[in-house]
Amino acid sequence: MVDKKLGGAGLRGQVAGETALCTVGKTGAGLTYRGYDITDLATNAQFEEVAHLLLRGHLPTEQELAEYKAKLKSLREMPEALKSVLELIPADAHPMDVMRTGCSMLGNLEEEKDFSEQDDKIDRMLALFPAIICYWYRFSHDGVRIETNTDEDSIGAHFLHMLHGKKPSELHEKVMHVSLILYAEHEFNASTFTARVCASTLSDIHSCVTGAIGSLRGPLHGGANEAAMELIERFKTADEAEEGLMGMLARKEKIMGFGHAIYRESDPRNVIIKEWSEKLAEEVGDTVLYPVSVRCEEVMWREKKLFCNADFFHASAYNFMGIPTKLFTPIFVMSRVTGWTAHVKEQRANNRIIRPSADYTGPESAEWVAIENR
Ligand SMILES: CC(=O)SCCNC(=O)CCNC(=O)[C@H](O)C(C)(C)COP(=O)(O)OP(=O)(O)OC[C@H]1O[C@@H](n2cnc3c(N)ncnc32)[C@H](O)[C@@H]1OP(=O)(O)O
Ligand SMILES: O=C([O-])CC(=O)C(=O)O
Repeated sequence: MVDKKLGGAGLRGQVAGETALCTVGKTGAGLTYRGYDITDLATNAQFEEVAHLLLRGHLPTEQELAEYKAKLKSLREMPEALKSVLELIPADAHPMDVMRTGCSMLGNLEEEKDFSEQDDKIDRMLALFPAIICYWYRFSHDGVRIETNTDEDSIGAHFLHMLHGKKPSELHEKVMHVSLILYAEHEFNASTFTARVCASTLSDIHSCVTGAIGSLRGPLHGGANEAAMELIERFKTADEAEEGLMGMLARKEKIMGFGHAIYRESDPRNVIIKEWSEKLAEEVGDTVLYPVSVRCEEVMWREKKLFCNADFFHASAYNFMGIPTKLFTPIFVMSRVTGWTAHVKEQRANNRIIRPSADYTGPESAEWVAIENR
């Protein structure tokens, strides 16, 4: 793993542009947003402060933060036409398809007609995405039309309140801040690159984000937190997990929530969310999921030198907060929309259409054959 060559496949190791937003693995295992270390941000900041940092370029003052949060809070009302569309989506739909459709429909209803509107459109998405997933989920699963205007002060608490129909505890609100901060931004990952490619054609902001949601959906990217949950809930004890994992490795199966395209030895987000998962395990009196997750981490490192990425301990942490597995990746969307749109703004500010070349591997020349002779 450690000595892996960064060859051409997957554009690995190739610089595809510039950014002032984020460094990934620049100082070994480090991660920074606009120069601030992820550990400092996750320890001290609210998610809205980090959103402000990414989207407005600096950490807000107390007054700026209060104004920003008040603005986001004022944008939580969902258009009736969007509610109607969400009500048409069946309960067995993939929640990332719900997010994709919700974002796209919002673009139909509140189109970005000029780039001067970009900040308002971004704030609206940030404010409304938690409601899009919760409105659909509660309607399709419980037959309830929820109120999307809770009095919660933060995006994370607003999400939990809509999902569970009650105010979350302080601990759960704090974990949501941490989780949304950890997921907010990650340089030129697949979904962000999707957004930048779309932005480079001078397309609208909803198209950029809709495309990014599609890229994040895959199990090799954002979908891994759900796949990790499906893995750990198969086991009743840590020993059972070890045996199961050894079998999977022998069969050369991929273990979701492990490995990374850029980090080589660890993902700095893992140690942070792991700590919160442990606290939540204590809170709910868990004696299975957390020890199973820890054993998976030990076995993967011992056998393959593969480490947990940001997704692995998110699975147990979300589960302990009563969040259904199918909503894990939409939470990633609620957070990463900040990173995606900050990149779109950056791309627009210094744009050239992204259009790489390919090495041709097809036939040199082919002779035309009339259809009746083929
Ligand atoms: C928030 C995020 O998006 S983080 C990523 C979430 N995704 C996952 O957790 C999915 C599981 N992990 C993976 O599929 C990969 O590690 C990726 C997609 C994250 C990175 O892919 P790559 O950069 O191609 O991985 P890398 O080159 O380091 O892989 C080296 C070898 O380790 C193997 N490997 C990497 N990750 C894993 C894993 N999770 N389980 C088993 N083997 C693995 C690869 O198969 C590869 O072996 P090979 O060369 O014989 O095919
Ligand atoms: O950087 C990547 O390739 C994937 C990742 O961890 C992220 O997007 O958070």
